[in-house]
This record gives sequence, C-alpha cells and structure tokens, in this order.
Amino acid sequence: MIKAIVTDIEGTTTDIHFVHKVLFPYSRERMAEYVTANEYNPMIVPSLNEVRQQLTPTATLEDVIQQLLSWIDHDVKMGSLKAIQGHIWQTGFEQGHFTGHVYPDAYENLVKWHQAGIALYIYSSGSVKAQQLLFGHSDFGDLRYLFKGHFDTEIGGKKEATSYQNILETIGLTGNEVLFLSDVVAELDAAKANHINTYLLNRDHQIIEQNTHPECDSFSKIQVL
Ligand SMILES: CSCCC(=O)C(=O)COP(=O)(O)O
Ligand SMILES: [Mg+2]
Repeated sequence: MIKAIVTDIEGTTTDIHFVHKVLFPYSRERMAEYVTANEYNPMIVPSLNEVRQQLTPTATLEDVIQQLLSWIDHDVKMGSLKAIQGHIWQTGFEQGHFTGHVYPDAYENLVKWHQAGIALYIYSSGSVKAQQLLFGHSDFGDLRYLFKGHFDTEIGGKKEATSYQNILETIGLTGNEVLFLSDVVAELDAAKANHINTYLLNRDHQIIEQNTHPECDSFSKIQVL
C-alpha cells in the first residue's frame, strides 16, 4: 500500500517551459545585480563561496557571476546556483511577477491523495525555498498545506540511488510504501534501485528509449488509492 508519494517538479507537477522560459530568465536577468548587492549577505555568502571553490583562487566577483550565468545557460543543477535563484525568485513570486505553474491534473490528484491521507513530498533540484515559493504562490493559490516535506539536492543528486535511500530513511518508510513521480528516466531508475514504485510522466508524448517504468501523461492516470 502506498503511504507516501514523492514528486519531481519540472516536467512533472509543473510545465518545463515555466521553469526554463520564466524562472530561469528571471534569475539570469537579475543575477549580476543581486550578487553584487548581496556579496556580504550571510544568506548567500556560503553559496558564493561554493561557487568560488569551483574557480581559481584569484576569481573576482564578476567571475562568480559569469559562472552562475553559465550554469543557468547549461541547466547545471548546482546547489549554490539553486540557492541563489531561490532568493531571486522570492521577489518575483511575492511581487506577483508570476505564479507557480501547476498542471490542473497534478493539482486535482495531489489534493485527492492528500485527502486520502497519503503523505506528499517534493524532490526537486530547485531549492526547498524555491519549492515552497512555487507552491506557496501557485496558479491555484497556496498549496503548501499539501506537502509533508521537501527535498532538494542537499539530500543528494536526483540520479543517485543513495539519495532515495536517504529520503526513505528520512520519511521512515520502505521503498514499496512509496511512489516516486518524475519525467526523467535516470531519476526513476535511481528510485527503483531502492524498490520505490515509480511512474514516468511523459506529458508531451515523447518516444523515450530504455524506459522500464509505467508511463502516463497525466496524474489522473496514476492508480494509487
Ligand atoms: C522549484 S522550481 C525551480 C526548479 C529548478 O530550478 C530546477 O532546476 C528543476 O530541476 P529538477 O531536477 O527538479 O527537474
Ligand atoms: Mg523534472
């Protein structure tokens, strides 16, 4: 019996285009100004130091900014970038520049599963802060009540099997009691290695090679209850 569902965001609960065409450009346009204004802000100093560790010891703040912009352009899921993006996106969400996209089928079924007593969690490369902002300012209002917890890459990379073992230990369930939803086969493979049930969300009906997971294009086609 499924006692918990862990879901990815980008491509799963939320349109990839919202992340790549709204959130990423928003953070890219504001990155230089934000980092320059917050160079000594204790909230982001650890993240800036992590970026510096990837560069030469003589790296300037401009070098750090350029590295962050390059990671955005190449969709590199570095925790330091995701932490800084979360702070930049906070302004966008709180000032109403955008709301967090959630597919209607995802909204309807997350509510149904929550009402049925299934524990819901998010696992995304986006920081926990960014996750809570997206669902706190979603197209359907504040949906944070739905989720019992949030995981980001602090628990480990999304394609690493140990990350899902860490998640199971954190939520106190065995793999067969948990369902993981994602649009990325490698993430589902890593979850399945821990005997977690999986479902591939293939919303744009791509031909996905080497997929062994059950596949659907909507949360409404996932039989849980
Ligand atoms: C929380 S919304 C921003 C998501 C994000 O920044 C991202 O990179 C999503 O990556 P994922 O591995 O969750 O597809
Ligand atoms: Mg995804």
